[in-house]
Amino acid sequence: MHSREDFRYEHCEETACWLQGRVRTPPTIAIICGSGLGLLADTLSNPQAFPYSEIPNFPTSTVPGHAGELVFGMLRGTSCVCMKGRFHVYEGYPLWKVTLPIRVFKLMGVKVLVVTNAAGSLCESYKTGDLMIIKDHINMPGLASLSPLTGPNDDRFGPRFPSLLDTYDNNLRSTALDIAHRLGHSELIHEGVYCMVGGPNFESVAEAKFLRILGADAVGMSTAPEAVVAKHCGMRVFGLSLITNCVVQVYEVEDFVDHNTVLEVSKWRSQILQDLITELVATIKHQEEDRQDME
Ligand SMILES: O=P(O)(O)O[C@H]1O[C@H](CO)[C@@H](O)[C@H]1O
Ligand SMILES: Nc1nc2[nH]cnc2c(=O)[nH]1
Repeated sequence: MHSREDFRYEHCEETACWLQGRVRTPPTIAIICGSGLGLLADTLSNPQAFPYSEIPNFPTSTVPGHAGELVFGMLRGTSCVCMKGRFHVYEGYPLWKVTLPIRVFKLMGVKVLVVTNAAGSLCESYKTGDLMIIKDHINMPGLASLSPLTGPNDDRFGPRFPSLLDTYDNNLRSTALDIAHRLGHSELIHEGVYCMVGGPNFESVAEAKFLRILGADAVGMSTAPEAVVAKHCGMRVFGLSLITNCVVQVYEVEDFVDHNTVLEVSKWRSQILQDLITELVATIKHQEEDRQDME
């Protein structure tokens, strides 16, 4: 089990202060770009990019398709930060480090986390290239006590025993669904359950069948820890999976997936994902303004 001995609130504070001293406009929305989905960050106007290797306490990206840059900028009039590349447990990072950026964003004033990922479909009706709005998750490592919240709790972030009900904000999900229909993507949009596994291997046939029986619609190696940490510290979360492959659930099939296929499909569908997120960000801006007026 990973220890959180090295983790302290002060590390996040130090990183947030370092960034705050350099960033022109503090972000209100953070976007995590999944495998091959970094092009989203290139749509920010007036960008300021920081390689992860320059940011104090940040891990570095080791996976192809994860550039390893934090990009700040404006998207439809909203100040955003994009993680062009995320961290995964299979890279060897402890979960508190995988999720450290989320807490840094919280300290910088971020209210909403948008997580994207590439995932394999377990659901018969999903096709390669479809999109799945995440309505809930199964955090396999979390169920086995590998949670980013394992270890001493710091109440400045959130409670010891957080509820995960409505982690994937109901309002954001229905807004995104409306946007997808409006943009003409009714055929490829779904809502479903994302299952996080540790990876880095893809699923065996028996594992795939098992995950399907558990109620998972798509499977990947990320996202759940990020969503848990965001919910713990009071952020609203929106999650979107790009279905890059259909997970094989029968024997004697040659149709295996590899990371290059995942990246190719991500590139192919990147524009649709960008359009949806951009429209969503514009709507969130109005929602957050209304919330502030009510406070
Ligand atoms: O979840 P993201 O980072 O999009 O990446 C997905 O794609 C990789 C496998 O091809 C794994 O890292 C899996 O989690
Ligand atoms: N675990 C897992 N992660 C993925 N990421 C993209 N496709 C897949 C998949 O089929 N399985």
